[in-house]
Amino acid sequence: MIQLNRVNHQFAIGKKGKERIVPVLHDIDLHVKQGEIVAIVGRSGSGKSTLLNLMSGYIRPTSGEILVNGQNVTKLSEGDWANFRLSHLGFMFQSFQLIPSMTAFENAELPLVLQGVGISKRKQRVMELLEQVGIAEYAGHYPGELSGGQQQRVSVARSLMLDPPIVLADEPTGSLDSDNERQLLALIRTLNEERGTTFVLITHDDQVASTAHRILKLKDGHLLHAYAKGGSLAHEIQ
Ligand SMILES: Nc1ncnc2c1ncn2[C@@H]1O[C@H](COP(=O)(O)OP(=O)(O)OP(=O)(O)O)[C@@H](O)[C@H]1O
Repeated sequence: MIQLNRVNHQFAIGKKGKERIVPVLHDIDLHVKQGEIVAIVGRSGSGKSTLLNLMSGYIRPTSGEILVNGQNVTKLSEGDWANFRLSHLGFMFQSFQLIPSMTAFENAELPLVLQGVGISKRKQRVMELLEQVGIAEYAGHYPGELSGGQQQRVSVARSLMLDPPIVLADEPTGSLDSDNERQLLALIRTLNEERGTTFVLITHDDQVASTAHRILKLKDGHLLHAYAKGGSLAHEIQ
């Protein structure tokens, strides 16, 4: 479903002509199968977000290729990538990326508007998902009137709106209290079991990692090893 073949990535930082090259990911080979929940763990700065950004097409690898659903996305133009993303990928980000001038309902509704879905279907689907993430009563609130955890749930609802076959998540429970974290992890498991949704989750949280079928560890930009659910995460992460 997602395949990375010998992917390398480096950033060039500093002024033009005086750039410093910072290698971040080294020869990453990875195959995420359809219906898998994969957690990516590793220290701060090890390259987790960069790896997720590559899978999402927000950045392109310096070398290597990335296939999503059989499509070599490294070769897509910006516009084609945007369309591909809309129909294949859902995102849960650390920052919620909500539009401040739109209500929770309108923010969550956006992907449906972009897809040209009619108003009555939109209303039904948005309320269904806002219910599922436990935030329906705040539908009319603006992001500035919501707590961090509530904003995160709106962003989760938005990411699931088009029922994407793959969800990429960067610290999806980062702003949630333990009750809401449990609720979101249960939703992830349900979507995975009932719809076969594939998840790639970046996390520092043992609870989130234990939801995964497979845990991958990044160390200094190298994918060290994968270990199956049940492996002692606390022991493995130094
Ligand atoms: N746009 C960028 N330009 C230059 N360097 C970057 C850029 N984005 C990330 N880096 C560098 O790449 C390295 C990996 O960053 P990345 O955000 O992928 O790490 P991470 O494992 O997700 O960290 P964290 O757990 O703190 O979010 C870091 O050294 C970071 O400074």
